Amino acid sequence: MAVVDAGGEGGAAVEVSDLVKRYPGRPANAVDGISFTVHRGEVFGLLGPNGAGKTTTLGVLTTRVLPTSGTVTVAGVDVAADPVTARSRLSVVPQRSNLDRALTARQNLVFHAAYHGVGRAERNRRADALLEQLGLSGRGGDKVDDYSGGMAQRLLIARALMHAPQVVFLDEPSTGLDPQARLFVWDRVRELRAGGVTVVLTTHDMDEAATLSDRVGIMDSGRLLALDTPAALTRALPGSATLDIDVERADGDTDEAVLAALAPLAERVEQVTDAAGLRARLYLSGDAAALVGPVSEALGARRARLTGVRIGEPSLEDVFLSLTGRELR
Ligand SMILES: Nc1ncnc2c1ncn2[C@@H]1O[C@H](COP(=O)(O)OP(=O)(O)OP(=O)(O)O)[C@@H](O)[C@H]1O
Repeated sequence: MAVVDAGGEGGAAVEVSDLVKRYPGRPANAVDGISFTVHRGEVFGLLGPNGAGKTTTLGVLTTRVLPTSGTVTVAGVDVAADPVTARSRLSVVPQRSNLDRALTARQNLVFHAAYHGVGRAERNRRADALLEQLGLSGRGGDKVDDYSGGMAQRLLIARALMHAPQVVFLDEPSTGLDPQARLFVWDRVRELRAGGVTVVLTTHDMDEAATLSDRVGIMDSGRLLALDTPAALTRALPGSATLDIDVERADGDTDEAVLAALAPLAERVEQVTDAAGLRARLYLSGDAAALVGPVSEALGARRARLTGVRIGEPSLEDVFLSLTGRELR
């Protein structure tokens, strides 16, 4: 059995330094000089549109893709210098199933653990426990060929946990899953985190990134444009919180005059044109709810009534838009 030293304990789970990947014959770098650190025990999301370089980055981090330059350590191991040790400490849940379809679900788990040197009794115990945890007990003897997409995804997660990795990488974990299967996968990711496993996931789904991740790195065209907690990323966005208000104005008053009275309260005020009465959208930085009182007062001073209020929080989609000028998808 391979001797695994304790290197990296207490350090970062993943350390990426000036990573560049250019595929042969391609005019541009797929990954164009990125650096970031993933802390132990956190869920780290790499968010970006198709082609941003997320899968390539994950490929390097998981020893499948050789970097052009730069260094990567996972659980204290340099992945290019010692890929065998790195693979003993990490696991990958790939975008597309690479399960062995000719085998049963349970055999897929047990063979994977055997490859990683887990003893017979222990691998059988883990297979049963993980089939149960992933809601597949009773289906372990089925051929993978008979599995639905959601079940295969769950089995991929079970397989990834068979050798008790320190860091689990999930590439687009819920792409193509129905909403229920997606929530199931999200819960498993939360369980991993609760169990002290570090999780790195890629996604082009801003809900997934915002809901699951402690910190999110936003990628586009091979570069890392921003990295922070979802809350900090959206907070840093000026004028992206919104307060939509419905107003019943006093007889003799005009929409224009009401909007002008509201203008000093926000960074920008727009009339929402498809509304039946007067509806306005106020854009501001920070807490939109705190604006309800001042808006109500300003309207009261004109004998207008506030009849409806909706608060719009900025999303990671807005952050991406402000960074790139494009929609996430
Ligand atoms: N094996 C490869 N050979 C050549 N070019 C590649 C290869 N894999 C990816 N690329 C190119 O590298 C760039 C980044 O692709 P990558 O798959 O890493 O992005 P992504 O953000 O993961 O997108 P997706 O969500 O579609 O997988 C793209 O321009 C892609 O065409």
